Amino acid sequence: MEKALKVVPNEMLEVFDDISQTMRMNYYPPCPHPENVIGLNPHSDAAALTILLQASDVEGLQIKKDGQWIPIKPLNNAFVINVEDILEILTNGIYRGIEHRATVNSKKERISIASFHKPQMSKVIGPTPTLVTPETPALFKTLTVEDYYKAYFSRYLQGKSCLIL
Ligand SMILES: O=C(O)CCC(=O)C(=O)O
Ligand SMILES: [Fe+2]
Repeated sequence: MEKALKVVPNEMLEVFDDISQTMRMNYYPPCPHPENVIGLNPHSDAAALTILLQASDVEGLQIKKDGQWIPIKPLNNAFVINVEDILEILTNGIYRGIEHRATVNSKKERISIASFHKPQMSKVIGPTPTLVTPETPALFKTLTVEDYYKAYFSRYLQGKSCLIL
């Protein structure tokens, strides 16, 4: 990614020394009226990259593209890799964190396992200096991962969550 964006070597990579990984398992029970409920509200993850396993052969994950919700069909033995908000912040908006949500099924339960990859709490994240120019000013705040998390978890899970300036 640094090469593709012509960023000074290690400027972004340095943030990922000693990367941390957390995991969430999601269980969505069947619901007789799936049109009236949502399994997981629209959001983008507080991570750099999310690796997601759709563990059941049941559709549920959807991503927002051009204002439309697009279903992501589960594939056997395949992970979904999502660029998320910390990469959006570091690349000053060039790589976009994907907004996604999960729906429920009327008959079948669904399980997914998400693993979130992110820098350590003490690291400072913000638009990487090479990508901030007079033509492309910083779009996001620079702050510690800890403060970023405090802001993320102090708001209702609804839509994109990047910290715009
Ligand atoms: O269940 C899914 O496919 C999505 C899970 C998810 O977005 C999350 O755990 O952050
Ligand atoms: Fe998510």
